[in-house]
Amino acid sequence: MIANIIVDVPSRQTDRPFDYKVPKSLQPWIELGSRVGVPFGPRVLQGVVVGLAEESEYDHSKLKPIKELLDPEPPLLPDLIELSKWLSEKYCCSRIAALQIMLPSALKGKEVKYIALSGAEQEQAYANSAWLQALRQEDGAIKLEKLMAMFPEEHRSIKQALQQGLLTLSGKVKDRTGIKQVRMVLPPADPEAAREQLAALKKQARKQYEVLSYLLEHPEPIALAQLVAKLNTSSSVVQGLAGKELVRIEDVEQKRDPYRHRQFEPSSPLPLTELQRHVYERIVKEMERKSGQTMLLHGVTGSGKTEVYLQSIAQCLDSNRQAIVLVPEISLTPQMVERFKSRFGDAVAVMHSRLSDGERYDEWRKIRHGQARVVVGARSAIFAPFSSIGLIIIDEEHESSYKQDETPKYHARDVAVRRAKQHGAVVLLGSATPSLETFVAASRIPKGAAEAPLLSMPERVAGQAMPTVHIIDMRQELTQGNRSMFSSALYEALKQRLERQEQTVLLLNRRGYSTFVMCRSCGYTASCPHCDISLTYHQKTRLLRCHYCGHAEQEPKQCPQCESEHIRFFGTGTQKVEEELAKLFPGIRVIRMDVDTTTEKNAHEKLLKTFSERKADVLLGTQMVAKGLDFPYVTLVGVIAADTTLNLPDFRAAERTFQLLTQVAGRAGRHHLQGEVMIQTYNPEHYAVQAAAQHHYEQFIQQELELRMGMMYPPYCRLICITMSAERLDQLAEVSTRFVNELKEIAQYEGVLVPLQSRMARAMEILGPVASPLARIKDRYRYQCVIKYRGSIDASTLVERAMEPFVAGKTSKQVLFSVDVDPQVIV
Ligand SMILES: Nc1ncnc2c1ncn2[C@@H]1O[C@H](COP(=O)(O)OP(=O)(O)OP(=O)(O)O)[C@@H](O)[C@H]1O
Ligand SMILES: [Zn+2]
Ligand SMILES: [Zn+2]
Repeated sequence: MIANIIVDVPSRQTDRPFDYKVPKSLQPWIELGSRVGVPFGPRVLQGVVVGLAEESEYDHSKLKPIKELLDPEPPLLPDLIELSKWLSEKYCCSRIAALQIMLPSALKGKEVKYIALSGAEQEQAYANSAWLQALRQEDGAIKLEKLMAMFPEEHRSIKQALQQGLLTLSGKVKDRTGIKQVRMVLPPADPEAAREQLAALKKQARKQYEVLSYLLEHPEPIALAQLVAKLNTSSSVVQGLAGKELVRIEDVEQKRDPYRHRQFEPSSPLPLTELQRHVYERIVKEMERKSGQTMLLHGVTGSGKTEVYLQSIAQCLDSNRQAIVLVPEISLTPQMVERFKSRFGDAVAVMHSRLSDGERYDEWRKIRHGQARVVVGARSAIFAPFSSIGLIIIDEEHESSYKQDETPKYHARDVAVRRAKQHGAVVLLGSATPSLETFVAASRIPKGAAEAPLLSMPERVAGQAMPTVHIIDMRQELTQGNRSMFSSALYEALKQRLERQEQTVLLLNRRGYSTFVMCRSCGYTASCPHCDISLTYHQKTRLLRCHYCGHAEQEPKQCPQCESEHIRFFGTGTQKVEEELAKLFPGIRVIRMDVDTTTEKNAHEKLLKTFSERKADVLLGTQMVAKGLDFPYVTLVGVIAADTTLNLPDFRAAERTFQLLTQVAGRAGRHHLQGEVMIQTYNPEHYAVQAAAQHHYEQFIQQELELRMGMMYPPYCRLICITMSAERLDQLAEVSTRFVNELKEIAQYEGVLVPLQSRMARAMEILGPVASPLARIKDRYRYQCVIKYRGSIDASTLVERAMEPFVAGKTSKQVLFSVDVDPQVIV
């Protein structure tokens, strides 16, 4: 038997399957998706089996055998193996990179596996097996590798016993994932008795007194290390108390189910509203057809999309299929997780980046072994090893975080569509503000269907009104002499909320790396004459640049539109806003939520909990506060400056702004209290701001589509961005020019190098090379080439072909290529 194996070498020349012999003893174990160790040159490397065959085209005698099996059960299923091929072709990445993202990181390290007896009765069936005797002698557990070496003839029966559950497999990954013990301090069992000792301690042992009084005040178990740090004391002090039997110290196993300590109130399905029912029925019908269809659920904020998800999932599970739910990382809040856990209990696995490798590995195993049938997770959960998927839900489908910005630069939505086709599953994309691409695609009626796969819920569940939105013209504030970042209207509104003890969400809209130039008097922003996107200010050179076409101009000293000198670079921090709030409203309780305050584990959770308990008046933050939150006492939402995203040098800037404003506005007045929203802006007439204020998605989309058509941007074409980087600028300039010429030649030869404005079905334009907006990173200069194309062109393959001489040739070590297919932002 021959196995085709992708070996873990990060090089393009070796990016293909290699043939290896499968030794007889390993034959029962090797399947598609098995992870193995194979000799490669002088080393033994990890590899993944992507094919099995009887024969090899190569000389049999020269083939090397597989050296070892790394997991007795293949961690990857055949559909994922196939998907990895598609992924590497579509996103121009190596096959091994595509396979690696599908594996939990715990498996990337080398794992030692133990086989153990499970204690099941049926061992009788194997009573005469030598391996059973051996296991009994060795206290019931033997290293897998050792057991296999001991009984080379009995692999089939060992495997069978494993599948029948008579044997279990315990994986112990070195370092990170071993069981964690934590030393805990338990508060006094008899607080009354302890209290009596306090007075005595106060005189004799001041430090013990402090610890004991703290524990009496906070009678919850606490980690010893944490207690010591908190009270600035030492562990011997605590041990002293334990010696007097006033407290107890115990080693407690740290549980790795991150939610095991939480109780989830079971919830039952709500009776659906008429809109919800209609949508639900169409989803169920589509699931029954096993069509692999993608559907869009366009529902305004608070329209009850989540309840539709929950009931559709229940239906999916009833028909014995599994479901994947993707939510953006930052909205994977406890609130969100709770809704799924409450409905489906232990059938839910949760995957997000704040889990440790060990925790994630445990969740992954629950999925792989069928204990979990629903996974709720961030982007990479799309690769959950389920065998029969019925439904894939992507909530807030417009979120750019579904695109991974490292290689492989995949978009979870496109992977979902592909995976759904493999399984005949339904993809349900949900959003109050669908991306243009999705909306346009979902508006088309598929061949043979009667309706477009567009489902809409235009009203809130209980018919609550959408919040009233006021647009505040910050230019007028300036002329009236208000230089504060709060307009008088927002100030008054905030004051009112404080008096009424209602809550406010404040959004400081800050995204992206770059600054832009704006006139504070008239709102003018510098934009490119050729591209209709704003120019990026480069501090070093003091130039304004367009990173799509390379246009550059001098930094302005006065506004070209109104000649004011109040023209400057924009940017305010959350910290500054917080200080200003404290000045304006002494005593105001503010929770600041941004990257600085949420790095610690569970910080996000704690901050939101405090806010939900109404222990704060204002939740101030970046994009994090815009999504998914559902707090009944929030009646005011303020946006400090809508313009920050509006002026990013990105053709999606208007779309992003519209989405963000709509989402954050949706946080106000979701329950019995009416909500109000204040958007401060220097561009009050901008169509994105106007449409968001009127909750008018269609109006926005019509205008935006016209603009995209005019400039030829998605959804009227697709993009690929190729970034080249090198330490030497002259070399970079030379190689990138040769590459672009090569690419043009190939496109010309294929007959697709045609202007997009033409009427041809297939067209492709190649722009650049120009300096990237981030022109130098880590001492490497960066150039880029952007491809725009439409029609049935396999552009990824053309790019691969053009790159080939450069990634294998003599400059391949100096000039590095990075390809981003369907980029979300171009950096
Ligand atoms: N059929 C129903 N009957 C009663 N209440 C419902 C029903 N469906 C949903 N709700 C409630 O309505 C509220 C809003 O629903 P949900 O959070 O699902 O909306 P959403 O569309 O996901 O909103 P967003 O996009 O703003 O996050 C929730 O408190 C939810 O429990
Ligand atoms: Zn001006
Ligand atoms: Zn330009």
